[in-house]
Amino acid sequence: MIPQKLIRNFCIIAHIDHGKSTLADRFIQRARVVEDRLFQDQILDSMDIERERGITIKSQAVTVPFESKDGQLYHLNLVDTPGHVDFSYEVSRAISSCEGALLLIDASQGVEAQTLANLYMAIEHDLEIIPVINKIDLPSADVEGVLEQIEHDLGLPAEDAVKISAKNAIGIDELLETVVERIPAPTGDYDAPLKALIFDSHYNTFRGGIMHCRLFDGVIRPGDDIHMLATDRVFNVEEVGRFRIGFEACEELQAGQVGYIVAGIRTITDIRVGETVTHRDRPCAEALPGFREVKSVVFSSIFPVDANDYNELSAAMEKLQLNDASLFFEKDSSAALGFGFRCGFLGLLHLEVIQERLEREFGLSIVFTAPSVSYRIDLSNGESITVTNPQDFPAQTEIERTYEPFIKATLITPSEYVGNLISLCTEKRGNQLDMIYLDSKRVELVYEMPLSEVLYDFYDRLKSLSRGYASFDYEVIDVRETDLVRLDILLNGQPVDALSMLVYRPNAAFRARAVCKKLREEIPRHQFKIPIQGAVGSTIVARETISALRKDVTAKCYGGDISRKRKLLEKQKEGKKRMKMVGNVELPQKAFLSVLKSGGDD
Ligand SMILES: Nc1nc2c(ncn2[C@@H]2O[C@H](COP(=O)(O)OP(=O)(O)OP(=O)(O)O)[C@@H](O)[C@H]2O)c(=O)[nH]1
Repeated sequence: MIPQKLIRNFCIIAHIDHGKSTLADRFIQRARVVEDRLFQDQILDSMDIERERGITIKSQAVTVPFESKDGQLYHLNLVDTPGHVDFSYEVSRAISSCEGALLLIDASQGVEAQTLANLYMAIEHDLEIIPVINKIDLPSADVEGVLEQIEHDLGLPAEDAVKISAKNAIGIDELLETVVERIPAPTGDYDAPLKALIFDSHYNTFRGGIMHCRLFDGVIRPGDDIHMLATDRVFNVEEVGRFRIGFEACEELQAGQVGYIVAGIRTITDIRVGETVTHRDRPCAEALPGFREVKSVVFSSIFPVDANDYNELSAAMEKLQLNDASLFFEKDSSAALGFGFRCGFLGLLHLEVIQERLEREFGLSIVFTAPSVSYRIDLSNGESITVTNPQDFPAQTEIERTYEPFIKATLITPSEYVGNLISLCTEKRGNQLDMIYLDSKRVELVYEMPLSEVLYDFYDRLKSLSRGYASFDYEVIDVRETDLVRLDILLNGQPVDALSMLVYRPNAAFRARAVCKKLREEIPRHQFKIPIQGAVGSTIVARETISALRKDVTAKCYGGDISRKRKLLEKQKEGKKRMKMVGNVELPQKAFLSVLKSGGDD
């Protein structure tokens, strides 16, 4: 039994790229829980995409032992959290399982938009916050400046800040001592009825759904019958354990600890993140507060390129959902693309991540339709409906008013890029609420603007217009009246429902031109001429044409080398696997993606 005074539960929060995963690596190395020769960077980022993109998508928990100066052996449960705004929901869940947080700030970048957003979240949950200045080894590090920002922008005492270099392992021991000293030990009651919070889950092919829990009260052991309060289901516990690198079974989990529970849960939907677990025979009096419901902000449909893959796609979606409670989906069908799923995402990065995971982890070839936000539409018959799919958009004659979601966007930028960013926000129909000089070099801009405008290319352009220095965070605030139309795309005179999108009327022709141009670039030439048209109702607002071509890949192979010819034909067939036949036109998967990214700026 580990006394609670020797346990510390904390998370690492920060703006994207400020070094959370690197710091978690140092903690793990310092604790020697992994042999040096087996160690690899970003050890907690287990998904390939996380490693390649260098971003954390899912929070990961791990326990590291630490022997403090006082001679005691502490058990530090640390959770590495994602930094990108799309995944702030993961951060809020991680925070609920901890007593403290390390707020990491890059010494050369200073306080950024998500530093503030994450700080507010930690304060809301009453966490003890330790400000940590990272990357002090960089020549461009401005430790004094960041100390000032900690006082001035964050309202935290600068003398509390710990200065480290996660990369070069400077200040790591001092930081761990600070964690032990400053972060309160958990104070659960061992003898009280079991009360555990599910803060995450994952799926294992052999063991089923596995819950990641924080125990607030009581003790749980294999063999116990547990009751899930929200879903009202009972399961028998097969195994409990702690997070090491991987999983380590143990005899029991006690109040104050973080660990996993395996209970033969086969149906994915039986595990609900935010749910309270208690004992069947001795239940706790009330459920833990849980989490706010995740709200999808971006919607898009997914279709398999090959209609025969529908069942595989369906199974893959269910598995992904268990690892990613924020993914929403339901069945959908399209005249052009057949059966698929309508999905809700937290943002565009989330959408891209799901797409990549379906392709890599499940080997599926899929297409996504243009993303959309959720619109409210008042109909002339007095009804009010919510539309997230362009196909459900009513006829103009039935529409009384349309509304779209607005966000409050906070941008922090070095002052020399303010002009660029103001033009960008204005172009995106933004309305400036505030402009604050944080110090002589940095400006905070606050805008309200339609969510649909930040969906396409806002983030990329923000980064390129500020040479990567500006940061951005947003929250959805309300819905406002707008003027919405459905833009249809016609290939060879046939509307392709999967390419339709809902757009702000004054931008319709502009968007249509951008999309038609992109499609012309992406669709290969066929043996016939293909007109590409953009239409609003019966009015054609844009047009491009792909001229005819007879494509014979074997033409180059004069002479009689049949095996070479066959190889080329095979190659052509491979390429076709990533094509979707729409009517008599072959649409490459890339074409759907390019539509998705054509914000209309070029
Ligand atoms: N020079 C220097 N570079 C560092 C230090 N810590 C992290 N980095 C680098 O900063 C980059 C981002 O580090 P990560 O640990 O991936 O950042 P993160 O905050 O986990 O990023 P997300 O998970 O995507 O939010 C990597 O290239 C690291 O090598 C440091 O102390 N000094």
